[in-house]
Amino acid sequence: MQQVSTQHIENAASLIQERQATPRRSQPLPSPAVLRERLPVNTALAAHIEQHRQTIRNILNGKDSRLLVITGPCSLHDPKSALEYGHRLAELAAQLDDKVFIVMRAYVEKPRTTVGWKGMLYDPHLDGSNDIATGLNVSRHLLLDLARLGLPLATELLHPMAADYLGDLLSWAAIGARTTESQIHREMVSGLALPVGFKNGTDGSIDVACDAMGAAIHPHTHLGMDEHGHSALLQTAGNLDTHLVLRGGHDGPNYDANNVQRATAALKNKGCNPRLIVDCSHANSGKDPLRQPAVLQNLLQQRAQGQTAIAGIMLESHLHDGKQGQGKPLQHGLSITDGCLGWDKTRAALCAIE
Ligand SMILES: O=C[C@H](O)[C@H](O)COP(=O)(O)O
Ligand SMILES: C=C(OP(=O)(O)O)C(=O)O
Repeated sequence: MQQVSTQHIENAASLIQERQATPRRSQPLPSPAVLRERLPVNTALAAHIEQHRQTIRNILNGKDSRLLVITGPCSLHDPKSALEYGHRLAELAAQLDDKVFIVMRAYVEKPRTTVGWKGMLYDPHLDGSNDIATGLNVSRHLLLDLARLGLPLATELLHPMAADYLGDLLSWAAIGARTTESQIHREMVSGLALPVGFKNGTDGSIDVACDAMGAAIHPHTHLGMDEHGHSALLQTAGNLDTHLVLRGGHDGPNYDANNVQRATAALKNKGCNPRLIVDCSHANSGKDPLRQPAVLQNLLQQRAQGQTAIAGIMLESHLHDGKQGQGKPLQHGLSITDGCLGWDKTRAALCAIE
């Protein structure tokens, strides 16, 4: 026992020494321009995506009264199940088009509270090999395939450089609860030509999201990367299409009528768009994916009672209920990160929208 622990200490010490000698290593990656040329968005698809962005803007500005529904897996990890979900969703979107505008969650980057799998873009082989070159390729390929199904796509933009590789495929983006307060993300949003939702902070604070909207509407000059992958001074114009996403916080959910009213009052006070999206998952479902339909029901009731601020909702949904079991073989259509609502329940919940 003593020997094992001595060996363990020696190994750890040599690892630390090695890391101190080379604290950072690098490998070149293809530039955004190279990847976009390899996997291009043609003129017809680009026009389609622009139409989707405009529809989302219209919903968020109250010109289109349909409910915006952003639904899909917590994270994409397997192109086959993502495409199966996408095919089903595209069919449902066409059926429900007069009441809802459906956008697919296509998340390839995951923010972690501490550490964990960071998404398909970072670790596409799911084995810690962190083959980002393949991750960029597979992620863009999958998003392109999903967009070709006619689906508007939504993702969380976590690393500002990822936006340069994927931004042209997106109709909506989120800045997550863990990054809403970051100046770098606010600068990035200032240069995006698409609607962007800032989530409330993990502590439930909506002030940071209001501040984020106030920052992103302005032009910024900042450090970044140009399309050829060179370090560049970027000048961004400011984004007029930002809004709040309520996702609950450490003190519990914030989707109820009082919280929604308080949030819209705060947004109006700060001169921000009072119309918002509510995430039915995360702290709003207490991380129980099967509670999402009840949250949605409550939001629909608020709308029916005249609450016009609720422009959209978000669901974490996959082919099957729940998530992969720890250490068990991967199951098709089951979330690899947070638990999701399965397809049948998702379909039923969306078909019930009046
Ligand atoms: O939506 C996904 C998770 O809630 C988020 O990535 C944080 O995950 P973690 O707390 O498991 O790291
Ligand atoms: C991580 C996510 O959300 P949040 O930033 O609200 O935790 C997510 O939607 O995947």
